[in-house]
Formats: sequence, C-alpha cells, structure tokens
Amino acid sequence: MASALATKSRPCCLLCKQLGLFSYSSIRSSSLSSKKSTVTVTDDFRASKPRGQIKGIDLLRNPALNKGMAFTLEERQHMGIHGLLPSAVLSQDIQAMRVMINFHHDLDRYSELMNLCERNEKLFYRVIADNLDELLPIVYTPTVGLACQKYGLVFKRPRGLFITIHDKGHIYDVLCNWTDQHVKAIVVTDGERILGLGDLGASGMGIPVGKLQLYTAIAGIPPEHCLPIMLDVGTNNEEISNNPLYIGLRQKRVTGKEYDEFMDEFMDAVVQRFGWNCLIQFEDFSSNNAYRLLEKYRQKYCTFNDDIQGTAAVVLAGLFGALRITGKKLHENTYLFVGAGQAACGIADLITTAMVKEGTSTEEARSKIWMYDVHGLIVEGRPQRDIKGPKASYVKKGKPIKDLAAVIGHVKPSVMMGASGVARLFHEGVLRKMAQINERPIIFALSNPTSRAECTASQGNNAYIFPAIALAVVACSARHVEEDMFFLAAQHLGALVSQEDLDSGRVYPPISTIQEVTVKIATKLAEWLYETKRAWNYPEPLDKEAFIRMQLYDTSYDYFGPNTWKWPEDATKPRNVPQLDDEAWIPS
Ligand SMILES: NC(=O)C1=CN([C@@H]2O[C@H](COP(=O)(O)OP(=O)(O)OC[C@H]3O[C@@H](n4cnc5c(N)ncnc54)[C@H](OP(=O)(O)O)[C@@H]3O)[C@@H](O)[C@H]2O)C=CC1
Ligand SMILES: CC(=O)C(=O)O
Ligand SMILES: [Mg+2]
Repeated sequence: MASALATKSRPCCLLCKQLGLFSYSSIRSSSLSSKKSTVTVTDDFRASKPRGQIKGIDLLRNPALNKGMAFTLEERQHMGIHGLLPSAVLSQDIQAMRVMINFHHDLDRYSELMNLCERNEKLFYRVIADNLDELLPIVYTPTVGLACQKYGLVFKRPRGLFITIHDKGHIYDVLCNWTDQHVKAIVVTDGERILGLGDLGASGMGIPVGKLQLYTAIAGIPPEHCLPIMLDVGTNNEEISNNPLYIGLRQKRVTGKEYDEFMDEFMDAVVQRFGWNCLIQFEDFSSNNAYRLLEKYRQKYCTFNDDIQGTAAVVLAGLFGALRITGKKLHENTYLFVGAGQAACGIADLITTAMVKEGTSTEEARSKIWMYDVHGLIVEGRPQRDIKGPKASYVKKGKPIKDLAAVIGHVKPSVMMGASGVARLFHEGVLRKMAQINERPIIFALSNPTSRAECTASQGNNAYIFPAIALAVVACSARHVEEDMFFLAAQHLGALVSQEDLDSGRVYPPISTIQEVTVKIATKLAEWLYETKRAWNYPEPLDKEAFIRMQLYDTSYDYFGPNTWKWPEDATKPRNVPQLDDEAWIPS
C-alpha cells in the first residue's frame, strides 16, 4: 500500500506541480485500486474499537481520526503507520491550502468535498469553516440540489441510514446497525419534496447529509452526534426510478395507513434507540405530510420541521431588518405570498404571531396576508375550490385573478414572498409593478435551488436558523422544540443585523459570520430554555454562552504520540516514611 501511494500519486495540474503538491484524487484512486488491500473498515468507523486501539492503516482510513500527512514522525512510529505516508510532515494549515488549490482545479466540487469528508473529517470541517462564503453553496443549496439529482453518480459510500418501507416491523433493528450510540440529532426525509425539485426518492439523501454537515460546520455539533436518515417508501418519479443508477426502491410511494404506521414506528424506534432527547429534524417532506406529521409529533417527541418553522423564522428575521429600512411596523404592511405551501404558510403563521405581539388581533393580522398558488389568487369564489389545509386561514373574499402582475395591482402588497419552486415567476413586469406601488418594495425569492428561484437575489435561507435551534436543543437537552423558540431566534437574528449590513442592502448578517451568529442565537435560546424550565441538562450553567462554546466541535487534530508528560522528580519517592530499620511502623 505504501508504495502504491508513493509511486502512483502525481500532481493534478501545473500549479500543483510547481508547488510540489499531489492530487488527492490520484492518491485515492490508486489506493482503491490496490488489489492487495485486505483491510476491512466497518461502516461504523467510530464505535468499532476504542480510539487507542485503532492503529495502522485503519487509522488512516478512519476519517474521524485521520490526520493524513499531519501525523508527526513520533506519531507515525507509535501508531504503526510509519512508511504508509510520504515522509513530509504537513501542518493542517498547509493541508487546508492544498485542498483549496485542488478544489479550484476540480470540476466536480461537491464530490471532491465529500471525498475529503470521508478521508479526513477534521480537515473537511476546517476547510468549510475557513471558506464559508465559497463552500456553503456547494455542500448545501444550490449545489446539493444538483448532487441529489445525480445521486446515483455521486454516491460512493453510505453516509447515514437508508430505512425502507420493507423494514417496517424492524426499524429499531436497522437503527441498531448504526453502532454509534451517542446520536443526538437526526435529519430525516422521505425524499418527496427535495428543494423545489420535487420527488427524488432515495436520491434526496443528499439533503439530510448536507443539513447535518451544516450542524457541524455552522453550529459546531460534533459529527459523531449526527445521523442522516432516508425513509425510502418508493418514488412516483418514473424518470429517476427507471434510471439504472437509481439507488432506491423502484416502486410507487406507499401512502395512507401503511405510511403512517411506518412513520409512527420510526419515531418510537428513535426514542428507544437514542433516547427521548434525540432531536429529529424533518426536512423536505411533501406539504400534506409535513404539516400533519408536525402536528402529530411536536408534543410527543423532540422534533421540528425546518421547511415550515425554520424558514418562517429566517424570513421573519429578514423582515425585521427590512422594516428598519422602510420604518414601518409588521402590521402596517400588506403581504402577498406567491406559493401557498408549507414554507409560505409557516412564514405567514409566524408573521401573524409577530403581528399579534405588536397588538393586532389574529383576524386583523390574517387579513393583511394574501396567498397565490398554482390556480391564482386564493379567494372564496374561485373555480378551483380545493382550498384545504393551512392556506385556508388566508382565503379572502374577492374576484379570482390568475395573472400575477394583475394580482399585485389588486392586492397592492408592500411585501412579496416567493415560495413556489417556480423559476422566474418574478419577471421584470412583476418587479416593475412592485416598484410602481412601493417606494421600497420588500421582495423575498426563497425557492431552491437557484434554478428554481423566483428571481435572482441573495437568498434568505433557513441555514441561519436550524443550526442554532439544534445547538440549543442538544446542548440543553430540551424535551421539545417550542414554537416560541422560532420567534425568539428570528428576533435575535434580526437584532444581529448591523446598520452597516442594512446600509449595504443586506437584511441578514454576512455568511462569513454565520458561526458566531449561530452561537449568539443558541445562547439566547439556552437562556430561555433554562428560564422556562425546559432545559434538562443539569446543573444549570451560570454563563450560557461559555456553556454553549464549551461544546463546540474542534477541528484541530488530536495528538497520537506516546504520552510525554513527566511527573516531578520526587513524586514517587517516599517522603517522611520511617526507615526500614525503624520498627515503629510495624503494626502491633
Ligand atoms: N430559502 C429557504 O430557506 C427555503 C426555501 N424553500 C423553497 O420554497 C419552495 C417551496 O417549498 P414548499 O413550500 O415546501 O413547497 P410546497 O410544495 O409545499 O408548496 C409549493 C407551493 O407553490 C405553489 N405553486 C406551484 N406552482 C405555482 C405557480 N406556477 N404559481 C404560483 N404558485 C405555484 C403550489 O400551489 P398548490 O398549493 O396549488 O400546489 C404550492 O402552494 C421550494 O423551492 C423550496 O426549496 C423551502 C424551505 C426553505
Ligand atoms: C432550504 C430548504 O430547506 C429548502 O429549500 O427546502
Ligand atoms: Mg428543506
């Protein structure tokens, strides 16, 4: 193996050659193609053995422990990996630089980053943390959308668990195959509404994986506490299920009673396996399942739905910022939602709550919110009367209008939100109409990925919220994720927008500060959880921010060499002990 690594690796480009750097991908492919390798690495690389016992090549193949060429000579000898690496010893700083140099020469950035995560987890998170502006859009939206569409190609080695409808009755057993018992947070999807891309079945696994990578990269929740789960109940998307590379069940989606029983069993099995305080984040379920499952489980389990609640909080925070520019209160605005699904209704409900906190009645608050869906403006008399579910709270009297620019002329919104998953709905005519009736129109184009956004703009994304919610819940051991937490998070995120941000037209803090922002929001949430007796991690820490910071994942490498601390010279020498010839010490 050593010679395979040393002889087959080669510079990936001229720049790397000049810098004397070697391509990771060539190293990887050469090591994978080595037929001699007899090393078996269990998928559960973390819990298979206690840390001290993982030695030799297993250590290099263990992403949670591997330091690559950063192992010192002493560590290499001590851990039995001497000779398995080229002789140079590189610092993590140099390794991080090398990743970025390779990265800029690699077309498939997503794959390159995922490969790094499998090779050396600490370096992966270090590189993400150092390059948030550039890399968040790769591991997360919009690129993760493309990765999901091509998951058959991207998929190399399982990250997380795939539980299928055929595992019904045995879900607990499947959860036990994940041998790390210290899971504190799960992101789960059934792949039915992946971003604005629709039903991607098991290929939607890229979303839980990406969201949990943000748990670590943004909120500092250690990766060993995170578990991505795909609940594969089939797919109705024939285009992907007919693709020979498709990784999931090739059958129509199971619905109704069987689906519900499967979900109930899953929730119970998680508690049985990982405890009542394991956080379960629902992600990218279809609208009809998302709302009813949230209502069903929110008081029974430690759970929330990011598309409904996380999105609501991030948009409310953005509105707080925008209203500091226009100088109006929430209830002094008229809102038009373009798209009336889970994201839109979640936002509308939280804005209603916020208006009520300003002193408006619920009825009056709702009267200021209009919705527009695939059939047009949501009004009582329209030909399509199927106005069911949460959008029913926002039905208005009036004439049905289909054309969006005409709707704007009729409703006269000061705020317009796009959550439709339909690209370029906010075309020039629509935006001009908004500008005609408002001096400073407020427009959020929320749909993902960018190819589905209603218009091009820098996007408000729930990534400003869900990592902070998760950090607070996990750190404090909260039993439930309360609705108040989303309002609080929105308020605090809004307050963290500086005048300088507003002056430069931003209603969120810059992405480069998202880790600090997350710690600050989580601290506020932790204070609230302890104040309201909803935190179960005792004793109560006095300084909540220090308590939160203490738990953050550290990307610096561990030391693997022999223990080198020394005891004081005389520590083991007898002191004030009688001499042997003094018989006084012998018990009578
Ligand atoms: N930025 C962020 O943080 C987030 C962004 N999103 C994005 O928001 C989008 C919507 O998500 P979600 O609410 O969960 O999806 P849903 O499927 O629940 O809702 C989509 C809504 O859009 C409506 N719609 C579809 N086509 C049109 C059209 N041509 N004109 C007007 N309305 C239309 C649908 O109408 P009907 O009800 O009649 O079917 C439905 O009300 C997705 O792209 C998602 O990625 C979601 C969460 C967070
Ligand atoms: C961001 C997100 O959660 C979504 O688009 O679904
Ligand atoms: Mg989502």
